[in-house]
Amino acid sequence: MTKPKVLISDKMDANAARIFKERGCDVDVITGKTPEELKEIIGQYDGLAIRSSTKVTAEILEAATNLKVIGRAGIGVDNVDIPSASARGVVVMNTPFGNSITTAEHAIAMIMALARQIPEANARTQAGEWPKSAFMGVEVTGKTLGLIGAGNIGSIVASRALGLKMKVAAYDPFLTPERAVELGVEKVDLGALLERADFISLHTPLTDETRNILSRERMEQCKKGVRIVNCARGGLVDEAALKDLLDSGHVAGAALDVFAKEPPAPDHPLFGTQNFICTPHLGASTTEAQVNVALQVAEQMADYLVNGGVTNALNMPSLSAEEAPKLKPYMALAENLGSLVGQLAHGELPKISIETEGAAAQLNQKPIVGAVLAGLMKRYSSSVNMVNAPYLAKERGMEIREIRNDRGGIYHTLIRVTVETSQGRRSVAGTLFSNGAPRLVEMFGISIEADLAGHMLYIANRDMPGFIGSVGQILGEAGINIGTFHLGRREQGGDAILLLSVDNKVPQELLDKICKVPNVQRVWPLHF
Ligand SMILES: NC(=O)C1=CN([C@@H]2O[C@H](COP(=O)(O)OP(=O)(O)OC[C@H]3O[C@@H](n4cnc5c(N)ncnc54)[C@H](O)[C@@H]3O)[C@@H](O)[C@H]2O)C=CC1
Ligand SMILES: O=C(O)CCC(=O)C(=O)O
Repeated sequence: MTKPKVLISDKMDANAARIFKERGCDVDVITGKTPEELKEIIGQYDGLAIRSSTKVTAEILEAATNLKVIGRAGIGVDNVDIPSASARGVVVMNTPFGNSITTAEHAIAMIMALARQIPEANARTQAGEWPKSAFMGVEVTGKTLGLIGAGNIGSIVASRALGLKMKVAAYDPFLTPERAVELGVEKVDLGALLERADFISLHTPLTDETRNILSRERMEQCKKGVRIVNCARGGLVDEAALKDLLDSGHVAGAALDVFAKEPPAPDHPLFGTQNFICTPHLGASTTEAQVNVALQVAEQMADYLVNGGVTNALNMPSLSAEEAPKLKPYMALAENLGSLVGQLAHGELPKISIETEGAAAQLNQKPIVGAVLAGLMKRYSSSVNMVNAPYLAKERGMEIREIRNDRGGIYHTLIRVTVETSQGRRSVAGTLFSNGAPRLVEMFGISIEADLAGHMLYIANRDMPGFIGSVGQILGEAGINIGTFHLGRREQGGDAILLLSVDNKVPQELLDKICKVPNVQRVWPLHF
């Protein structure tokens, strides 16, 4: 098997490359490429590991014909076009915890730097001044910190701020009252936070709801003398308004690690403003955090490329490295069943139900459902996989039902796929042997046992003597070797089916010839 190939395209701790190699991937570290240069080389890679410099646009993804996974060594994935990646079946992963402590500590450092005006005092002292009377700081003890966003980083900031004897008020629509109590913070609405906070620290992603969350109007509602810290994402604070409010003294200090446009223009209006400090997106830049995210991203990506494990994906359900080997044979069975109904059903398939029984019902259902859809959607596009199949199904307005039957039937484990077609419901079911080999066991209500592999022929007929001989003769005369032969019938003389595996693709003229055999109702070539 050829090794998966990974490109690390941003500056990343060397542990990432080491882990990729140890886990069976080939890895190239090529940083600083322009988008055009990246487009030229990206086609060779199965994985792309990035931080924030590489912009993975729809155009880059179009050229990334082999790409299976993008790993962000960090949290924010605003530099990845996730909808385009999903549409192309590329998993996007991040490392949601590796740099949270570091970033929270940066926010606390910014709070302290603002409270004591350390950067300016440092600069003037080193410039030969002794400006002792020019600086009068404030204590943080007893002051209120208003947190906008109390997720991973916000909650670490809260714990550190409480250690500094600050009071913490948090605005986060997804913060439960129980979690607020656990964190020791007061859950407030945004209006109350603005009115009460002496310091405000932002810790939300940039979304349509959070863009400009500190707008001019909201900053004007703040207490006079408020100090604002943003170590989350540029665009959360109105930078032009911040400049005016710092100039007027309404805002006593502001510290930005992130800007709406990065890097900001050298003549950014905030530069040189009194009581304004900034860092060049350094929130995650500590040795510890960079080792954490590099190790984690490489482990996650290698896990996916080598074993199929999915951790911290933003466009696909998780699948632990422990679950992945257990689910692998089920996913192969599920994909084959999806593919079988997809190949046999006519017209659109508005409804699909995926039913699991026995051992299969105890497993994580999402990958099984994803695999059925991947098999089914191959009827529309050959580049479908588990990542983009659910999106494509949604796009086509398909209704998907999942049914779990914990009680087993005659099989210890079973997956049944049923679709609604213009001719009625069509259902197929399969099981796994104890060695993990998948087996079709039922087709359209008729019991049949078959492997689904390679070129096959499906024939629906009336159960009559002589029919098998006629089919065998037609194929034999054309030099087509039959590999396996599986029969099923509803009742003697009733509806019957025949599934043949053949060594070569059966040409259309032979299919037409078989169709003319007495009692044959339908002949259909299949491929798995
Ligand atoms: N400066 C830097 O170098 C770094 C920046 N970050 C950024 O920090 C931000 C926060 O990261 P995490 O805490 O890990 O994310 P998280 O997802 O754990 O927390 C975000 C919180 O924001 C809340 N939220 C969402 N919409 C909101 C709204 N409209 N109003 C108030 N709260 C809202 C969510 O409920 C969630 O609790 C992200 O944007 C991330 O990209 C992360 C690491 C480094
Ligand atoms: O990789 C970096 O330096 C930026 C980190 C960051 O912004 C994030 O993880 O969201």
